[in-house]
Amino acid sequence: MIRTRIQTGLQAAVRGAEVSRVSARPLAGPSTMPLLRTLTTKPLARAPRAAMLSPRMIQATRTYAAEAGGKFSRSKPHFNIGTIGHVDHGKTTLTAAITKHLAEQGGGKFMDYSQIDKAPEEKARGITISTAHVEYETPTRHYAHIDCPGHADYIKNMITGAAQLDGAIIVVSATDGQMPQTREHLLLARQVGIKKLVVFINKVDQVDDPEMLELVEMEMRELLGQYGFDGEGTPIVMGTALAALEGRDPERGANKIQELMDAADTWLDVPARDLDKPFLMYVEDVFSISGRGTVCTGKVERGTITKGAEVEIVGMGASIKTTLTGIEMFHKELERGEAGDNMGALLRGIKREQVRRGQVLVAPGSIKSVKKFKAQIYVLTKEEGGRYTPFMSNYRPQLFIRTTDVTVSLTFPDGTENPHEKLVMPGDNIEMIGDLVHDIALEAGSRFTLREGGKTIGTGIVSEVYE
Ligand SMILES: Nc1nc2c(ncn2[C@@H]2O[C@H](COP(=O)(O)OP(=O)(O)OP(=O)(O)O)[C@@H](O)[C@H]2O)c(=O)[nH]1
Ligand SMILES: [Mg+2]
Repeated sequence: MIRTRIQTGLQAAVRGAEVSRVSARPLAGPSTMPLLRTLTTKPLARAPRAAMLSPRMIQATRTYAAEAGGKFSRSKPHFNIGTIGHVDHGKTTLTAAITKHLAEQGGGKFMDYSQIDKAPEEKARGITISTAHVEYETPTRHYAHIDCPGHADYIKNMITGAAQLDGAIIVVSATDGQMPQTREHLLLARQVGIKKLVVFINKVDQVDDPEMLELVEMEMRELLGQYGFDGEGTPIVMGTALAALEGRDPERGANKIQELMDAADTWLDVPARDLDKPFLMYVEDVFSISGRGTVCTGKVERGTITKGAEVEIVGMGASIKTTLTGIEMFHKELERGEAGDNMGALLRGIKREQVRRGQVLVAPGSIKSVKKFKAQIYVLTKEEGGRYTPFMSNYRPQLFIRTTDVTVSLTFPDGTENPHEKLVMPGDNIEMIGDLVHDIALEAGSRFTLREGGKTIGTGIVSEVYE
């Protein structure tokens, strides 16, 4: 039994969407299916957790595909970067200028402004996002670069994780200094877990007064600090993206692009890859095998595990430590499981009733089970398949995460003015407090989907967990 299940899972992973039909049963009930259907891109169209992972996988697939073309080598660490900042400050011009500058050094292909700006529309969880995917490399890294055409696309992109950023270049025009979207994107970057940024103060050709530039820099350092970034240490480069793109004024053009990329290479840290993170497996199914004990199956989201290791069952009222006495995959007993595997875990001294779908099996102490959290939420518009009407405090949709769903009550954080009259409109990006009817394993960075009456109404990312 366990073997069949695991195998079905594996075949599903291999054969992709086709198998979602074959799969023994929809893993989280029929209500998740429309959600999944919106994610037409191949891998694993079968469970809410797949919906959580898919965009990243899409991104990864795209990256590998580009590499398969022979251009980029796997030998360099990969980094997902993006340009963020206020409208018209020069994000797209800078993106084009970077590709031009690096292409001249053999680090990728030059993409001109129009190629980047006419970004294709993509569907991620029923939300249309336009993003340009640009690639280039420096001597030490391979970069995938995201530039969005509009403010709304940045918001969706960052919250849904359709293209997850490991770090970003915040572009600010020397003529305006920081503007509302400069601040909004900084806040968002923080909320979605970006730890470090580099700053490009653009359009210096339009400002004659050096004191003015100093002021913009000072204000940016202060602002970075306000949003929890390292205001002092963050590299700030001043230049003109347009000059670099047009191949003139190298002092303030090309040289500054070089300086910016050097800063990105050294200041922005490559995040730990999934294999290096603490072990976490979603529990999908539980079996009891006579003579052996209880086995739970599921997908390993991150980390590695070896037979004999201590593990903890977390979520839905549980926090049970036990020992992993066996790992099964492909009809075989294995010594080790790792991120990406669908495995069966044999647990010592655990009764069948003690483990349930929706819980997680983790490295002890690596994640907490909580009922209350803070999150950044994007509410879908009716055109995106979301609600037609606003909602208020105490709204109670269903929260889908990994292999489970649970009712959540949404309220506004302390300090919100008139919390009982405040409306959340479709299309809003908002910070809210969630109270779950029962606890589940959550941490900063956990992504989830909100659904109501069979349709997706929002998507979010946890920024803080309470208890
Ligand atoms: N003078 C000058 N103009 C610049 C510079 N960089 C960009 N621009 C101009 O500023 C305008 C906006 O540049 P974009 O690159 O489209 O700005 P953006 O941030 O991508 O704008 P949105 O995508 O609409 O938010 C364009 O007309 C650019 O040519 C620069 O260094 N100097
Ligand atoms: Mg642009």
